[in-house]
Parts: sequence; C-alpha cells; structure tokens
Amino acid sequence: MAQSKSSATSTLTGVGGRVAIVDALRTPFARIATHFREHNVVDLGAMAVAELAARNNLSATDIDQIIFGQTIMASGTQFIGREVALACGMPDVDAYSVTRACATSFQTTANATESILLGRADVVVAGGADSTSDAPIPVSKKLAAALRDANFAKTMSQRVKILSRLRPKDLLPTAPAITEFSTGLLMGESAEQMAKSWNVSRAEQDDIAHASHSNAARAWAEGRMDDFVISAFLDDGKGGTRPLREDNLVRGNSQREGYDKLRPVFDKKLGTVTAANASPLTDGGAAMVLMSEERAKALGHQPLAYIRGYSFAAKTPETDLLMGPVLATPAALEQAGVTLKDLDLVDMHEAFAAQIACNLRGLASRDYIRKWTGRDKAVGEVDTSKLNVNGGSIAYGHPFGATGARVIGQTAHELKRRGGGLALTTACAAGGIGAAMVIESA
Ligand SMILES: CC(=O)SCCNC(=O)CCNC(=O)[C@H](O)C(C)(C)COP(=O)(O)OP(=O)(O)OC[C@H]1O[C@@H](n2cnc3c(N)ncnc32)[C@H](O)[C@@H]1OP(=O)(O)O
Repeated sequence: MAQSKSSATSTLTGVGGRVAIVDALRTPFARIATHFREHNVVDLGAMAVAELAARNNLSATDIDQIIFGQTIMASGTQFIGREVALACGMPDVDAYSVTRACATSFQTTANATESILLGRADVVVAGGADSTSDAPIPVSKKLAAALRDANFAKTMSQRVKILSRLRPKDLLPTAPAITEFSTGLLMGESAEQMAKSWNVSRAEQDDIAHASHSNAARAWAEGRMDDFVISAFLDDGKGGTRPLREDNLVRGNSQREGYDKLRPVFDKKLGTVTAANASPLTDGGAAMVLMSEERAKALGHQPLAYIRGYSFAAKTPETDLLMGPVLATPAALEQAGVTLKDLDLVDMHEAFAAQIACNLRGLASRDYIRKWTGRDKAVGEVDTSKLNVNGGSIAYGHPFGATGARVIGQTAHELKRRGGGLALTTACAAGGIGAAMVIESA
C-alpha cells in the first residue's frame, strides 16, 4: 500500500514535532460476568498499562503522565488514572482521570496529544477500561434514603424507627441499565428510534453485525490481533494463574441465518435491534503510549502512527442520540487537511448496527451536515470495503472506557501492517457526543 495519499503534511505539530502513537494494546475483551468477573476496572487498566510499559522498556521515570478513563463508577475505583499508576508500581507518575462516556479514551488520547504538543510532556500513557461485571447494583431510592438516614441517626431507636418504614419491595435491587440521564431512554431505545427515523431495516443491521463478526474472526485468524491483544493472567483456582489470550465474544462461526431468528430487545413488537446487532456488555482495558516525535526517535522507537487531527462535537440528545461521528468528522478531516476520499480506512465504533447505518447516511447527507455543523458539503459516501475491516464493537464488545483506545490502537496497528495509509477513527457517545480522530501511518 502506498503512503498516505494526501500530499499535505500534518499540521498537528508541536515543540517536539508530531505526536506519535508508539504502541497500543488491549486486554482480551470478555462478555460480562465471564473471565473478568473477579476483576475490577483498575485491574483491567493496570494489566494494559503494565504490559505497555514492559513491552516498550518504559520505567516510571520515562513516563510523564498517565491519563485514563472509565465510565462505570464502581465503588472505590473512581480515580482510575491514579489507581492504575499505583497498581503498576508507578507511585511517582502523575496521573488523572477523564470521562466522556463511550468516547472516554478518545478524550484521554486527545489530552495526551495536547500535553505533548504544548511541550508539557514527552511520554504519556492514555487509555481506558470498564468492568460491566463490577457495576454497582443500585438499590431503591427508599432503601438508599433509609440507609443514609440510619447511618447518621444518633440512637439505636432512631435507627430502628427509620428502617422499620421499609417494605419488602424496597429491599429489592434495581437492575443496572444503560440509560441516557437527560431523556431516561435506554441506549437501545435510542438506537430503535434512529433505525425507524432513518429507515434502517433489520436486514441491513444484521448484515453490518455479521460483517463485524466475520471481519473480527478473520483478523484473529490472520494474526492481526497478535501485537494488539495481550494475554491476561487469571486465577487458576490452585494458587497460580492461567493465561487468557482471546476475546470470548467474537463469533468465528457467525452464520447470517442465525441473526434472523433473534427477537428484538428494546421494542419487542415493532423493533429491529437484537442481541446480535447491538454491542454486548463487556469487560476490558486498552492503553496506548504517545510520545513527541523527537522523543520517540531519541528512544529508538518506530511508531505505529501519528495523530493528524481530531475533533469532538455534540448535539441535542432527545432524538438521533448516536449521530456524534457525523458531527465530529468534518472538523477532524479539516484539521488533518484531508477529505474522505484520501482515507484508506474508516474505523467507527459500533454501538449498534442501526447507529452505523444512520452515521453512514448522515455523513453522505448534505442537509444533515448543514443542519448540525453549518458546513455546506456532505462528508461523502463511505466506501464500506474500508469500514471496520478488522471488526468492531459488535463483535469484540464495548468496555465503554476502553473502546476509544481499542478503535484508535487497532487502526494504528492496521496502518503499520499495511505499511502506509491514512485513517479516520470515530465514536458516538452518550449525551449526543461524537469524537473523531485522523491518524496517519508512520
Ligand atoms: C455510545 C454507545 O456505545 S451506546 C451503547 C451502549 N451499550 C449498550 O447499550 C449495550 C447494549 N447491549 C445490551 O444491553 C445487551 O447486549 C442486550 C440486552 C442487547 C442483549 O443481552 P443478552 O440477552 O444478555 O445477550 P446474549 O449474549 O445472551 O444473547 C441473546 C441470544 O442471542 C444470541 N446471539 C447473540 N449474538 C448472536 C449472533 N451474532 N448470531 C446468532 N445469535 C446471537 C445468543 O446466543 C443468545 O442466544 P440464547 O438466548 O439462545 O443463548
């Protein structure tokens, strides 16, 4: 493959040159309550960061900062950036946490990029993790209020009086749900609304999901995940550990007929979103090490890719919640000085197959781009042979905080494997947010 088709060189340069993605990796991704059921989010992040440091001969003194994110705030692990640094034995490394829903590790990567461009850091670890298995199980509002009041009660009789007001039904836990706070809608309900508004059929969604699994299975079979997915070490129950090497959500034997049999989940009567064409609940972590071009050269690293432009954008969440990639992409392409035609790869986070179909329609729609970005030109029709070539979140899963680093890192490895090229990576997120980042091969 030829080098990046655009003749323009990156405008995204700072005091140390461009920003290099020197390495990227992730843990295997596991379905909720399976391999990582005993691990919390810090474990998952630390697995990725510790291996990243070891693989790149980075000691704590080499790393200026760790920027990490999570979206599920499990008890006691809210400060994941710092907790990961400590868990990796790097108490002297400055660290902080960022959250931006499903675009969280797009943001940690952007923050790392900005620190490097400004010359405030030369080596930054960015990434994210989430454990859906360790999500807090909410209790009823009545139980929460009673426990709070009982905790602050002065006497035992006051405590007993408060707790005696509870009824058996108040004691039942509430199932955790992925709900948009401002609208009260489940993400899957928003995907249903989008499928209906943009006329996305069930068959189109199932084709996208089947392609995701087929591409992911092929990527694994061809060794394309070998440098990206690390082994995780799990308790073997005998006082030792056993290695976990592979994801457990990718369906190597994905059969298109199998998709037709599933019933819709979020609109049981008229819906089209099923367990097969939605991203599943997942545990995992991902991390990248970014360096200034000068520092990467000085340390003798051959980067995977360079960051060429990025953007974040937002829209009202009431309808079309997951259209963020359409809003963020134009500015990212502009900053990178390229157009859709220049791209060799497009990697778009698959929250739902319906969202992918709607995002592709939006990118091709001049009216939609004009309405939401004020620009007068559509981004264009994405060539689907360049889209998610190694599979996406429907197949791999979607540990929310890790997904951005998974998408960017997977694409950076693919550019390196191809020996050249230019790629758009993008994700939708809760709140009507979108992230887009253009990377070029090193
Ligand atoms: C910005 C954003 O990213 S927003 C997105 C945020 N994420 C979400 O909202 C998560 C959405 N996903 C979910 O909530 C869950 O995955 C659900 C509710 C859709 C499905 O959950 P579950 O019912 O637990 O899924 P599960 O994996 O058990 O699959 C259900 C069935 O479908 C089958 N199935 C799943 N995928 C496939 C497939 N590709 N082909 C054939 N069958 C399949 C399973 O085998 C299972 O069959 P069984 O009941 O006979 O065992």
